[in-house]
Amino acid sequence: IDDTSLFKYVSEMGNCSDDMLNLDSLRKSLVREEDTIIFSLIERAKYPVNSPLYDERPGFSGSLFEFFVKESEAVQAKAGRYLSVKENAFFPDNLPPSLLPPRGSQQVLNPRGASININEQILNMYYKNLLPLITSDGDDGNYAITADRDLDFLQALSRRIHLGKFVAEIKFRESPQDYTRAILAQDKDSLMKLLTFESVEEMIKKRVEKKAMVFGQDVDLNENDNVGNYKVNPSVVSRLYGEWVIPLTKFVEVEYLLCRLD
Ligand SMILES: O=C(O)C(=O)C[C@]1(C(=O)O)C=C[C@@H](O)C=C1
Repeated sequence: IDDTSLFKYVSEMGNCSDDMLNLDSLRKSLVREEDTIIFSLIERAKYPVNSPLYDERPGFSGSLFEFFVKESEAVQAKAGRYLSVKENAFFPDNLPPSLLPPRGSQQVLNPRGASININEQILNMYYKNLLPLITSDGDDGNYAITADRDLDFLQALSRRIHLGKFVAEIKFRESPQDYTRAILAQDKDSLMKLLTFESVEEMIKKRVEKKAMVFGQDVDLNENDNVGNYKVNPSVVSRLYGEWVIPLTKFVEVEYLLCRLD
C-alpha cells in the first residue's frame, strides 16, 4: 500500500473519532478499562464459585448462566448496546434489532476486522482458568446476582480485549510498510513481534497489581489497620493481565491485521 492510497483510505474514514486513532489516547482508554475490570473482579469474588449456575439444566437449553446472558444481551441489544463497534455479544446469534437508530457510522476499522469476536474464547478462559482462581469453593444459592456480576466482569474483559482492533489499526497506519509486508505473507509471528512492546506490558502488570491493592483494601478510620488485607489477591490481577488479558488483546490485534488489507 503506498502513501497515496493510505491517505485516501484515511480520508475516507470521514467521521471517525480522533481518540480512537491515536495510540496515546487509546492507551488511556485501556488504562481506564483496568479500573472497570478490577472493580468487577472484586465484585464477582464476593460470591463463592456457585457452580450449579454453570451446569446444564433441564428447561434452559444450556445452563442458567447462559440463559441469563442471552436474555440480558437481548434487552441490551434492543437498547442499542451492540450498535457500538466496541461492544461484542457473547451470544451474537439471533439477537433482536436495536429499537434505537444507529448513531452515525464510525468507520474507523476495516469492516472484516471490525466483526472479529473472540468472546467464545474469553468465556472458555473464564470458566476454566479465571473462576477457579478468583472465587472460593462453595454454593450460597445466589445464582442471579452471581450471574449478573459474571456478566459485568466478562463484558469489561471483552471490551478491553476487543479494543485490540483499534490498537492494531493505529499501529498499521503508523507503519504501513512494515505491516503490509507481514500481512501479505500472512506471517503471524512477524506481526506479533511488530506489535509487541514488552516494557509497556511489564508496566501494565505492575500497575494493575498496585491498583488491586488500592481498590481492594479495607478502608476504615484507623490508619494502618488493614495493611495487607485485600479483597482479591493483587498478584492474581497481575496474572490475569499477563496470562490472559494482554495475550488475548494481542491475538485480536494479529487477527485484525491478517485481514487488514482485504
Ligand atoms: O499498547 C499497545 O501497544 C498494545 O498493543 C496493547 C498491549 C496490551 O494488551 O496492553 C498489547 C501489546 C503490547 O505489547 C503492549 C500492550
